Amino acid sequence: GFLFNSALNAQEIMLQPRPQDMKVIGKSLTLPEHVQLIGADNADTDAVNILKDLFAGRMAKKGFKVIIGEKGDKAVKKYARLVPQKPEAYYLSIDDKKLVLVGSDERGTFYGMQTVSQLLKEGNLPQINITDYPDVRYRGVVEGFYGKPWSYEDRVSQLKFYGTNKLNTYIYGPKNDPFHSSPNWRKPYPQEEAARMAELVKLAKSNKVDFVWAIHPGQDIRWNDEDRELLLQKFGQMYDLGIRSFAVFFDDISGEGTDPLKQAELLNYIDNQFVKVKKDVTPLVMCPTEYNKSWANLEKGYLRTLGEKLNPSIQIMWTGDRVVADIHRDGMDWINTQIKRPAYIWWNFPVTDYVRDHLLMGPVYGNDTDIAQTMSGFVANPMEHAEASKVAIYGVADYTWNMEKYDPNAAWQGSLKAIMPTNYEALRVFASHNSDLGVNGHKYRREESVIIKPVTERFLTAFQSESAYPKDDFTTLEREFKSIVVASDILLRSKDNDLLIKDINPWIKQFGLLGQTGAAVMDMLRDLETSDKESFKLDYSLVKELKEQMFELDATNNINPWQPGVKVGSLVLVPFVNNLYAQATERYNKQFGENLAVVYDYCPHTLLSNISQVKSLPLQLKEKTVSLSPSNEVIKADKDAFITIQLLKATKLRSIEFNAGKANLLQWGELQFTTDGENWQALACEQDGELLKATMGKESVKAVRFLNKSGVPQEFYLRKFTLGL
Ligand SMILES: CNC(=O)C[C@@H]1[C@H](O)[C@H](O)[C@@H](CO)N1CCCc1ccc(F)cc1
Repeated sequence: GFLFNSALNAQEIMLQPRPQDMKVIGKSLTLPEHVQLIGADNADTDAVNILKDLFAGRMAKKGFKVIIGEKGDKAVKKYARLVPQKPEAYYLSIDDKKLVLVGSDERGTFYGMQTVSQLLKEGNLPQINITDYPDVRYRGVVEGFYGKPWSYEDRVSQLKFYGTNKLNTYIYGPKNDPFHSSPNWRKPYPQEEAARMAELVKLAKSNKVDFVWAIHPGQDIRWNDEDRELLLQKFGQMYDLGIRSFAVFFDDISGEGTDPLKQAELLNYIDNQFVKVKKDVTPLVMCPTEYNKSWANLEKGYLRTLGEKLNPSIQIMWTGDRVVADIHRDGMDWINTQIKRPAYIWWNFPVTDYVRDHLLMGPVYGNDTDIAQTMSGFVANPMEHAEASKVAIYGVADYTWNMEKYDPNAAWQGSLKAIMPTNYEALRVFASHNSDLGVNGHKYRREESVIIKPVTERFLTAFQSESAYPKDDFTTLEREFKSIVVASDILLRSKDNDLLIKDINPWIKQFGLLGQTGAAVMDMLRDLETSDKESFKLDYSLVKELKEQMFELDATNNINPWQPGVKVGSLVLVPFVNNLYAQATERYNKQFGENLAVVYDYCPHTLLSNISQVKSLPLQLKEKTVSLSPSNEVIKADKDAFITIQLLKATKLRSIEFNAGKANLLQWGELQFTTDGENWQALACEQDGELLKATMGKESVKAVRFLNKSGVPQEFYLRKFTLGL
């Protein structure tokens, strides 16, 4: 696990990405008064612009020499042999006489200037020699998720972020853009959108980012000349907007479009008739239909066909062993053999279009660090929350530039500072507890609340076993909850990054409520210690109220048909607070002979019953069901005894199930429902064994009850009482 919260101060944070080779060669220099630029008129313009900003007001005819240029430029001839013979490499040397920066190409010089910007701290420059280059050729982001595409201003901020962090690739492929996917991939963008795209392409260029425009034709493409020409026309239109990098995605499609031979023919045609003809277009990228190992059908030979037929320069994307998976050496060896080229990784992290109620702001970890040579590219598929995705994107930038030296925690800390320079500590508290996905179909999980997790487990075990819990654990927990409240308040008012705070506002509010809830539960424990009944009841009510507020916030924000709502701290803190709340209430009831309802998860629905053994049982609210937690004691039900589940509001139900452990149940009892809370009607049921299943009507149901209508006492077990919402 990582020391997420270990406080690293500014000095310890090394350069990020970490250079391949760096040697400090003397004491730091204060920024020289006068700087003499040499080679600036031939050097890369974007790099020179950064240089002029950094040394603004210090330009002079004579002074500290700044020698800048690319290999082959006269001004840097003397140093050219020191630059690695690799794309995007640079040599940087700073001593008390001069600063020398030589790029193996324009990007190298530009990246060298990004490093100079990082080295310049409080007006000081270190005396240093750096030789540097990226491990992975294509590095960056694929905006390839389902859901609301990023906004124009999101993308502007992203492209600048990529320039600063030496990422050189942005693939535009939002699944829900109708002009990217079927059926309008054949149509040009409307004028306004086209103009926006052209501006982004310009901004990408000045940040040394390839803006790769992807097309997703597979769902309805016909393998004929017309569609082929329409696709080339669309690429031509995008070329006229300034696009010089292209991709064709065949993922998540069915039908004719999945034919690998047809796909390969089309891609080779595009490659030969468009990419190779235009001369200034980068190698074509494609995403296969079988884009992960778990979907590979070797008999059909889909991947082998692509590997054999596709022009060697065409890049083939790959998500790993599964749709959502970390990337390992053996998996790379396997796919590269299949496709006869190094795979171009599409990493499905931190994308959350299958866990939309969660934010993934923890460190980037889990990918092997000895596989740089096995891949041609590595791009991350992000969340629809662009700014929040920068945490992971920053990690990917470090990982792909210098893989062997990648440090997940250092990158994570660096990302928080980059995103919120002033309030990064508050962001760190928030991010450390918002990193896991929760239960999900891809079974992909992340660590969360790493530092406090062992404390919560140790504390709860101690509390349950009636032994005195360690005092310092109590303090640690209390402080953590308080720091969560403080962090939430600071973030809500922070001016560091308006886009971020606006976008994740509901999660920040929910986080603050969680902190308050946890603090109030700790107060309940203190009230038990001091036998302060009155305070306990107050704190108990406060927790109940806060849980209702959290439920309400979850129920009214981020509504969507897939995973609605706003979840925070779902792996460790929420379960801990719920369990401790229930345990403390039980302890209180025993200690004072009271019977406060023992509540685990807050549930807005109500249990009503005139059976004393039943009335204080908790209702469990899960994703789509409300159920009475089973009790295995024998229930004694007098005549007219009832158990009712009353919903917050009348709802159409998917199912109603009731099991009382008795096969002859319907001889004395009846399942009924009401739409208005007053008039009850019997439910038609079918019984298999002891389980009663009601056949559902069309009405919206306000409540369902089980009633002993035999007129005499009955005994039964409460095995199951569940409503499907
Ligand atoms: C490389 N391409 C992809 O990863 C395609 C898609 C989108 O990019 C999405 O963002 C990502 C993760 O949710 N993939 C999910 C795939 C879902 C899916 C799951 C089961 C299916 F049967 C079909 C699709």
